Amino acid sequence: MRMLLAANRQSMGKWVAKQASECLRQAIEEQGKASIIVATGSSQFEVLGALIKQPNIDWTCVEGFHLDEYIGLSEEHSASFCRYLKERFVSRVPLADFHYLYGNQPPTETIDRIGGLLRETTVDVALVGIGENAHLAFNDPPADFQITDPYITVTLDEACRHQQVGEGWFESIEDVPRQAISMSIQQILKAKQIYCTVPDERKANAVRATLEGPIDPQTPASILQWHHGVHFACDRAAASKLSRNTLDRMERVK
Ligand SMILES: O=P(O)(O)OC[C@H]1O[C@](O)(CO)[C@@H](O)[C@@H]1O
Repeated sequence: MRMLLAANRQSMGKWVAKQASECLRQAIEEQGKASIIVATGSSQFEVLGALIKQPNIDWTCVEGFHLDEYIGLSEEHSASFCRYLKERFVSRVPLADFHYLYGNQPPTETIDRIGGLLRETTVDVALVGIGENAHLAFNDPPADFQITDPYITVTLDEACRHQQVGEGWFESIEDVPRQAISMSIQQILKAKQIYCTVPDERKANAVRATLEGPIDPQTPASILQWHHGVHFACDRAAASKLSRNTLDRMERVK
């Protein structure tokens, strides 16, 4: 795993977007097409903002997959991940296709359909973030590292639901759905390159556990230590609880 320490959110977003676009370009050159998994949340604001401005990507050769979505939430809701992805990514670039997990459609049908497509796809790039509880997509602790289905339905833990209110996506805890569709850990790990972007002091404990702790289902993102194509980027605030030893091993992004 490559670890990066960025001066701020903007430089981190730009760095991730540049690297990810380079992977997409290379995949298109070698295979004639590329695929990308796209996450949502505040961690992806700067990444997607910079990605849609990257030059020389033939987006008509790129297929996108949705990482996770609340069950029962329609696209009209301001916290809908479908809505977020449409506004910030899919409507901004001429993709070959984007496979949404629609929250207001029957989850089993959605999982079977999009999961079926994913089984036949080699994913070039995955953009992910981590939660305050170190969740990866919506795989809250204790995460199941063994499930091989591309997508699963999960019950969100209370800490995770409260964090969504804290981040301002929902007005109250009653508004936060209890279930979600999440890409499985095994499926995320199948991506050739994984860019994990983690800004904010709220994530400092999760970052320390992820990078310095053991690989453990209680820290779902710790599984990223195992993957050679992971680029784990955080800003100074998110890195504020890391040891000197870890900080010394991180590459700097200005
Ligand atoms: O971007 P945030 O808000 O820090 O959330 C991190 C991760 O959590 C999820 O939003 C799920 O809550 C992922 O899609 C995202 O990558």
